[in-house]
Amino acid sequence: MASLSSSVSSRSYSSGYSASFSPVNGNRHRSLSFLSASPQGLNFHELCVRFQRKSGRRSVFMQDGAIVANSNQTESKSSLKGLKDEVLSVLSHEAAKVGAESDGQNLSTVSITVVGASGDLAKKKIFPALFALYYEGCLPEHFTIYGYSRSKMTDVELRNMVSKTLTCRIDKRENCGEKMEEFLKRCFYHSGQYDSQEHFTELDKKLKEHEAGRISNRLFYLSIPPNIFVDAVKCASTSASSVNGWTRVIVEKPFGRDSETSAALTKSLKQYLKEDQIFRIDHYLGKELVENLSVLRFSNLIFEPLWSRQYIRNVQFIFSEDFGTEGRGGYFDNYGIIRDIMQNHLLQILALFAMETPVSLDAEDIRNEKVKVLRSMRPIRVEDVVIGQYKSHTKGGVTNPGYTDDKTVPKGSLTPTFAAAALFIDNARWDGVPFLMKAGKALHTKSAEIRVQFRHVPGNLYNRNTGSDLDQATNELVIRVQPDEAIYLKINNKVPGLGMRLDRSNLNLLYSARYSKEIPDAYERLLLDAIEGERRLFIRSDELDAAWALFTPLLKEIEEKKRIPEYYPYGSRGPVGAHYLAAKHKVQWGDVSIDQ
Ligand SMILES: NC(=O)C1=CN([C@@H]2O[C@H](COP(=O)(O)OP(=O)(O)OC[C@H]3O[C@@H](n4cnc5c(N)ncnc54)[C@H](OP(=O)(O)O)[C@@H]3O)[C@@H](O)[C@H]2O)C=CC1
Ligand SMILES: O=C1O[C@H](COP(=O)(O)O)[C@@H](O)[C@H](O)[C@H]1O
Repeated sequence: MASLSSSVSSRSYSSGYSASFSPVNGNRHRSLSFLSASPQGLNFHELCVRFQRKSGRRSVFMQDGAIVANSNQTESKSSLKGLKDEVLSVLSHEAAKVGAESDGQNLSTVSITVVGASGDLAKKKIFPALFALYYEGCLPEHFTIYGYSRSKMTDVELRNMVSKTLTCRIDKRENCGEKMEEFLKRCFYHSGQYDSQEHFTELDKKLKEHEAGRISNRLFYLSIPPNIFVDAVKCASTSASSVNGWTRVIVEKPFGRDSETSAALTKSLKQYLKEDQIFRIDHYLGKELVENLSVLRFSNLIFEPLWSRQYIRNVQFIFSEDFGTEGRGGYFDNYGIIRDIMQNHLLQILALFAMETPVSLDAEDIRNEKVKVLRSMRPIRVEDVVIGQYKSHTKGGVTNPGYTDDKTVPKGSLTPTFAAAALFIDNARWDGVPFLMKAGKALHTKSAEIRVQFRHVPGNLYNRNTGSDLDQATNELVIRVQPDEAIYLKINNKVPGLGMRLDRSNLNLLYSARYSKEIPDAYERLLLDAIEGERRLFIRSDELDAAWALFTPLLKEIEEKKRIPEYYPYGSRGPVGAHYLAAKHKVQWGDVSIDQ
């Protein structure tokens, strides 16, 4: 092994850069790094992503401006050499392709139209994500961004509006102001109705001017209320589609209210678009720790063997927000927390968590496995669900309004702002394991996490030393999606000293301590994927059907029977019923234990 540290090899690629390859981590040689790469205009990030996708190895990544490969086969010199050769060969091939494509790129362009540009989501998430991609050099050389909505605005007014929400990365502020100026110059606005062919034809004309005869690729982001999705898709596809490149449409949730309306929406969209043009977004799939779930499971030997009913007692998916529906009450009242969070975000995470190993990292292979999980789920029993609604609460002289105090919410509304549910997957791996979900607004904290509680140690020699509550002494793996992203494992440990006392401590991977890079927002990843045609993190129509098939009967029953929610004070931990539900399934919520 030691000799490898001196064996630095170098290779010139046909597309014109050279890369050095050497071990960088001292004697353990766990990492190999391309140290002196000179990219000559090639985008290293893109090369890396291509390598990961092609080889299925997520162990090759960017670090400190270099491409780094973490080898998990460090035992022998030959395996390191094998890894080196693989990386060099694939990168060489990909670099040549990128070179060829970048020649072609001069002939092609991407036009991104944000439909509903005057709205909350566009301002808060979409434009900032597009800027971050621009800053990172991830957008193609030729691109144009158009805002489209009914509000009257000039290009300059759109730029002023957008500029207020653009931010620089904490770790990358260099030239940020200049980059913002450059970015804003690429943003334009067109005012139009969502159901007007004429107005979309005008947009098409403007897009063509910017495209200047290049091959045009067009991405429409529908950031509008769902009742106008189909009108907008119809007009965009018939009057503003690309004639010589691709046309893709990102659709925001909600995708219907139940199985019937969702199927009707899919049918209507498919009148104008093929399935592979539809990118149904669930922004939780773009969150860093959700992406990491598969890495954690499938690239660590220590987890996958434990990932079943044999060792896992229960799994919890917990979402909480410390604010109410203020400002979005009109939308929310028509949906409620089950549709807003559980049927999509939490269920998607559950599917990723519970799926079998996919054949590859290809989008269809992953989505095939997710859909199998969803179709194996047991119908949810209404008695396995608790619903709640927040009421006004005064603390320290500050009064927070109740849900129905919002003027946009109908008086006497029974819409749940909180729900907890016990779900089961009737397959060989998960038979009998409760998957608990809990989601609520106006709670005491804002967080999203996955908690995996393992079984008790059989015949535990240390039972006497761990206290009477066995649940408190079992291992728990926590994946904190937000805030303060972290993965930690609660283990039992001997308290140092002459006695024999155990406590529970955390093996803790806190992202902010381990990685200096700012974590990209979910919308950045998803927008980049849509531009690149990568569908892995978007919802396929059969996944959507299966998700609705699971929740529709429950929602119908709750709504038809006008079930009264359990009221909880704004800023509290939610209804006590959630604890009874968990107890019924012999579970304690992990987020309420003393050593969370
Ligand atoms: N905001 C958020 O945090 C999230 C939003 N979403 C989804 O994203 C989409 C956009 O959300 P958001 O930006 O909050 O929505 P908004 O309510 O802000 O609507 C976006 C734009 O659509 C136009 N619009 C609004 N209501 C109507 C109407 N009744 N008829 C025609 N046009 C209308 C308005 O533009 P103009 O009047 O200028 O035409 C508005 O600026 C929705 O589908 C939402 O469910 C999903 C997750 C989170
Ligand atoms: O989709 C939605 O998500 C947000 C929460 O997203 P986050 O990324 O801030 O955690 C939620 O507030 C909203 O009600 C819902 O529609």
